Amino acid sequence: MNDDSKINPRIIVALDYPQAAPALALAQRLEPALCRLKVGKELFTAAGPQLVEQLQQRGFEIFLDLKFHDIPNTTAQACKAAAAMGVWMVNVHALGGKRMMEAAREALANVGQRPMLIAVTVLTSMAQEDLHGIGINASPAQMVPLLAGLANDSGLDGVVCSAQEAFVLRQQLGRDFCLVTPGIRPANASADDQARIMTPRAALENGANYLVIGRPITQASDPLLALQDILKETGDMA
Ligand SMILES: O=C(O)c1cc(=O)[nH]c(=O)n1[C@@H]1O[C@H](COP(=O)(O)O)[C@@H](O)[C@H]1O
Repeated sequence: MNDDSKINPRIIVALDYPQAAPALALAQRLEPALCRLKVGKELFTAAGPQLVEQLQQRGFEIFLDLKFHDIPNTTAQACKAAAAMGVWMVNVHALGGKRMMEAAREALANVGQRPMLIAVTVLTSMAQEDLHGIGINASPAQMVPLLAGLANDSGLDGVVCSAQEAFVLRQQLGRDFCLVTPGIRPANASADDQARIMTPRAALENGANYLVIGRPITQASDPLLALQDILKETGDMA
């Protein structure tokens, strides 16, 4: 493994479990030097801040993925509460608009240990027809740069997008803008409910900073081995 990946693991394992026990059991098999962990809506709703703390005590940095999308004040206070938990990254939904994203950023401005603040653009499970279904007559390739530009203008650190859009966003927003890409699937893996997918190596080649990976690791018969195989594919492990 190179030094960068030791300090800054690029894989974020999505702990999508219904309760704390299996999440802690998986964390036990993984290592903080190899990956970060994501706690999302299912696990956080079931297990709450206590679970986040338990994972942090095991040395893992946490992406709290609750995709806050509410009026500016509520979203800002929710981000503050997330920061108080000492998480590494937190997200809001860009569809909440510029005023909401600015309020979130301002709420974190004076926080001691400020988490990275990013915005979800178009969910990686959505294809063009899903956007049409909610009255948006644009493709993900058109919507994502628009929402990412709005997140950038609002002073956010980056966005969640599909790796399929990462190349364009990197050109548009420069090298310091953080691109976090779910919808990652090793070659031949099932897409499950994801629509806009890419392999780990292609995602990084396209300019992604961090890869969010759930089921290809969590549902593997040997999750550590599955993670190590991905780290070898990305060149983060010899
Ligand atoms: O914000 C996210 O993390 C997210 C955004 C998005 O557009 N798509 C997406 O899949 N995710 C999350 O990334 C994870 C992907 O999991 P797998 O499809 O199992 O790899 C899930 O926990 C999703 O909630």
